[in-house]
Amino acid sequence: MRAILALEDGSVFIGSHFGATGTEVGEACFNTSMTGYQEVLTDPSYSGQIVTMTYPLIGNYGVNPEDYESGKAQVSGFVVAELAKVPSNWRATEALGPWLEKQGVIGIEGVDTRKIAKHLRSAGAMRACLTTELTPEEAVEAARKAPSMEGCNIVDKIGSHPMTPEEVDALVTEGVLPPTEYDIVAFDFGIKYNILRQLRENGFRVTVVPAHTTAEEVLGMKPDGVFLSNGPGDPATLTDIHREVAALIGKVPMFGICLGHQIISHALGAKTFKLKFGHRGANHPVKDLRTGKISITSQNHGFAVDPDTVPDDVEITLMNLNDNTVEGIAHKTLPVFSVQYHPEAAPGPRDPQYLFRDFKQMIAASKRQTAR
Ligand SMILES: NC(=O)CC[C@H](N)C(=O)O
Repeated sequence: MRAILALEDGSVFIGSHFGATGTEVGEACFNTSMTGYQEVLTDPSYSGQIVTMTYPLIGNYGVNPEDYESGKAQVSGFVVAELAKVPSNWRATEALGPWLEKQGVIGIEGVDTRKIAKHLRSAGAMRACLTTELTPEEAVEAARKAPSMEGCNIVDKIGSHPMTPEEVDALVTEGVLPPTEYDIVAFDFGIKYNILRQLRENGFRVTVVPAHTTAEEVLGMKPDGVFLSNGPGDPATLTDIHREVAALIGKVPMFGICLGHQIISHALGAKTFKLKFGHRGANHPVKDLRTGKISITSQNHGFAVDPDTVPDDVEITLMNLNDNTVEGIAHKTLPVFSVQYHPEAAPGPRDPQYLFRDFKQMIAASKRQTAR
């Protein structure tokens, strides 16, 4: 069956369908990771996006639920050059195509994904339609009528999934769980399972709370720390969450990743802006401006913090070496820090996993200070 990917600028790519049938609209983006398509497909941060993978062969190791980053596929559509029909992997529980159909996600293969990526890099991210039923002209029209990612609150659309510490423990399927040293509350804006695994494996007892939990409710839980998660959509739309987070800053040590980083930045008085095209891949170099050290990082974001709006009491700690955008901040006196990239990988390199230990050290230092 034919499938069509149409962009709002009139570009049309015709290929073959896999997965579900029908019509979906969203923002076209691309990910350059060579592996990790399951983690990409199930990362809630991709909700509302039609994701193109530039690596040509996708699906070759099948699907295994242990590699999910949430309970289901979250993308609005999936674009690949060649779909591997029969996986070659003893861990595979099924092939990608049939799995995507059960997940209700439309896929298209047989298109030039690198041409799509180069086009989005030069023309900028844009609205798109993926369809097995419309004509090319109708698909372009549907893309033009789709909501823009800018100004879009998708956190409320996907909803939150609170978890008890025991449910978080159950996500860790390898190795022995270390004893817990600190209790933390994690806001779920679309949290990835591997963030929860990393927090638990670093000795945190994690309680996951909904996105709109108030500062009063969080403080009532008497946590040793607060974590703000990744998530979809435009961070600037989450103004009530900015307010609650601002009320927590300084009262409890805080660490944020990706959308969590953007929310903390807003809460501290900075602003975010939409990148021409997002950073999505597993090989993005980030420099620590305090040490000069460079990490290769996993990234998935379409917005970034505007450095000109970062207040004087906040330090820009990390910078992307590809385009000099902000990749991390820390308050100069209060126990708050955050990063734009994904230290939990899934997919990608694990270089920056030290940040979870930094969070633990920040909490320990804060407790020592309080004890004085
Ligand atoms: N992975 C994320 O948390 C993405 C954050 C935000 N939705 C962005 O696109 O920039």
